[in-house]
Amino acid sequence: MVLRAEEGLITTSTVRVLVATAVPVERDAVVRALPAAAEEVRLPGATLCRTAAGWDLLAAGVGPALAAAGTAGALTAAALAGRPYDLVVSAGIGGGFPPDAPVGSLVTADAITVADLGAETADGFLPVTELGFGTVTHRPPESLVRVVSEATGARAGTILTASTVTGTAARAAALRARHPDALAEGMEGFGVAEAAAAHGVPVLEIRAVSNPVGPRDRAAWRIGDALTALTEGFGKLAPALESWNPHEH
Ligand SMILES: O=C(O)c1cccc(C(=O)CC[C@H]2O[C@@H](n3cnc4c(=O)[nH]cnc43)[C@H](O)[C@@H]2O)c1
Repeated sequence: MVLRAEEGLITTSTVRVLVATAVPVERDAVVRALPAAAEEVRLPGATLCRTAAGWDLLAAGVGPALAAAGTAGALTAAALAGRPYDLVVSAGIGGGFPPDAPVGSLVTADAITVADLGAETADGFLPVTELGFGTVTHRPPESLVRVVSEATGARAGTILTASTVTGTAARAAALRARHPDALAEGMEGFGVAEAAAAHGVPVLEIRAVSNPVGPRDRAAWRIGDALTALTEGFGKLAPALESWNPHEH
């Protein structure tokens, strides 16, 4: 049944979703796409924006550490309350690797890869896995990536997480050489994914491209266009996710 907020008929989603953004303007761009007003839920270390449909949104801060801390806090609170999430989504604006991910386009991750976790050596960069630790990539469920792409038109590929925004053509080329499937770069996806993985919850990443990855030109970032694309994308994604069965991934 389709229920509309403006008619006062609000459905509760069967899929419990946590959306983690970096900053409040990104969170609000997602909230605008969802079919009902929101309430604030204060948790230790995080404040959630809860929509009537049951999606929770969190502006956790910029960078992978805050993203992981905030997401882990929300996941733990939900689990302790006996209402664990079915899905975590890392969402926001991001840099796009030209020409594959132009400004204003949407990208979703089939791989969420940390670009700069490891060691620099005389022979080049060694990812942390080659040092014998941890992981560098989390993979969203294929079925979900397909749902996102089909519903929103988002292109699927690797989204890199970096603690430092790429600012030169040389760094962009080096990243693309090491990650030929990379479409976009953000600063939070891997942190969100680490927290989701620790709780055994599937993860997605969706970025609306605000700027090309490459030489720094902050004045040219099209943040407004990207936020509009994010709202439009979630407007299509939210109903599509209702047909996804979280117990079949
Ligand atoms: O102007 C700057 O130097 C600057 C440095 C850090 C953060 C910002 C922000 O405005 C927040 C950026 C926010 O958006 C994502 N983002 C957008 N474009 C990129 C990119 O090319 N590479 C990495 N991240 C990007 C990121 O996830 C941040 O949360 C500005």
